[in-house]
Amino acid sequence: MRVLVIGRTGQIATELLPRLAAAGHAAEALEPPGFDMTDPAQVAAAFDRFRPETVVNCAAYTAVDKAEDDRALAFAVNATGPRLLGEAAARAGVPVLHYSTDYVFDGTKDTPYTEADPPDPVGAYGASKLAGELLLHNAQPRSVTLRTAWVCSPHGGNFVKTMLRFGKERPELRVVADQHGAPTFAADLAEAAVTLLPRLVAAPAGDPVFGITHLTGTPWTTWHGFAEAIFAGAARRGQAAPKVTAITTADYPTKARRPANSRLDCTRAATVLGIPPKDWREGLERCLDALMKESTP
Ligand SMILES: NC(=O)C1=CN([C@@H]2O[C@H](COP(=O)(O)OP(=O)(O)OC[C@H]3O[C@@H](n4cnc5c(N)ncnc54)[C@H](OP(=O)(O)O)[C@@H]3O)[C@@H](O)[C@H]2O)C=CC1
Ligand SMILES: Cc1cn([C@H]2C[C@H](O)[C@@H](COP(=O)(O)OP(=O)(O)O[C@H]3O[C@@H](C)C(=O)[C@@H](O)[C@H]3O)O2)c(=O)[nH]c1=O
Ligand SMILES: [Mg+2]
Repeated sequence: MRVLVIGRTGQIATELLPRLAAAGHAAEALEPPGFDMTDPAQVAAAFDRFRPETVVNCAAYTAVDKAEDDRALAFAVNATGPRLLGEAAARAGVPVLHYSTDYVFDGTKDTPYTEADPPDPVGAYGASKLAGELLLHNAQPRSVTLRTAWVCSPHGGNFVKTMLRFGKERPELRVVADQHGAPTFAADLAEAAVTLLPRLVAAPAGDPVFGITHLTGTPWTTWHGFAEAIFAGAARRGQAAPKVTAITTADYPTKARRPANSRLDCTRAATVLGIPPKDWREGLERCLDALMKESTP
């Protein structure tokens, strides 16, 4: 199958591309500087040139704090980009697989969010991602958006790599313990994509596979709990662990507000897509193996 992948060096794309090749698919991956998904002519030209049978959008503007000052660019990449892809995909008659975020919710609900809960983002990144969901599905109803959260991998920028770096530099770290959610390893999302794509391509409009589905790791934790797990794993691999102090969101001021409840109910992923959430602790082990092997001579 011919798969157009938007984004090439980001976390999900890096895990997806070798898995697409291993499954026998022909993938073309595009990102800046050679490709800009916010330019309608470049998106149309990519479809004309490659004639994909499906599209996976791994590209996004993911700098949550910077997005507050850079709203126009965040909306161009996260909202206009998915609209242009949806329009081109609809013209070509091919389905789209896209990713969105827990940050579309305000985090005030007491229990995990389902796909039926109304989004209400508290920051520019979340608002731009919500706009992208709506524009994409409006342009191409044969789209799947996997709403995921706290994505980590050995590549790119993420919380695991930030913690390992800070842990080497500082004897003590302060990490928020009142934001609840679940980490998701990019490798698990990539495997889900490889499983889903043939089904998307075969499914007619209106098939229940299409629409928004929540897919994160399991079990629930907090950023503080995640940090503790990262340092426990790093300690097992010989890195001295810093003290990790639990703090509140109020103790850690950031430009963007973040939801206190980022827990996404993944029942639909398991029952409708046949993809149950993966244990992030296993993903963390594999991620630490990859990262800490690199640093040992
Ligand atoms: N990271 C996370 O914690 C979470 C991510 N998500 C979602 O998952 C998806 C993938 O995230 P992740 O892999 O972490 O993303 P990354 O930030 O690792 O990668 C984003 C990619 O998008 C590319 N890109 C940016 N602007 C453009 C553009 N105009 N045209 C084409 N490509 C562009 C970047 O290229 P370049 O580097 O050259 O700019 C980069 O390759 C996104 O939709 C994100 O919103 C959802 C929940 C959590
Ligand atoms: C580095 C650090 C962060 N924190 C807090 C800040 C924040 O609330 C939380 C996580 O920090 P980050 O900077 O990784 O958070 P952030 O960039 O907001 O991560 C988000 O990225 C986007 C793209 C998403 O879609 C979300 O699902 C989520 O993964 O931990 C601490 O408390 N102490 C620290 O030392
Ligand atoms: Mg890059």
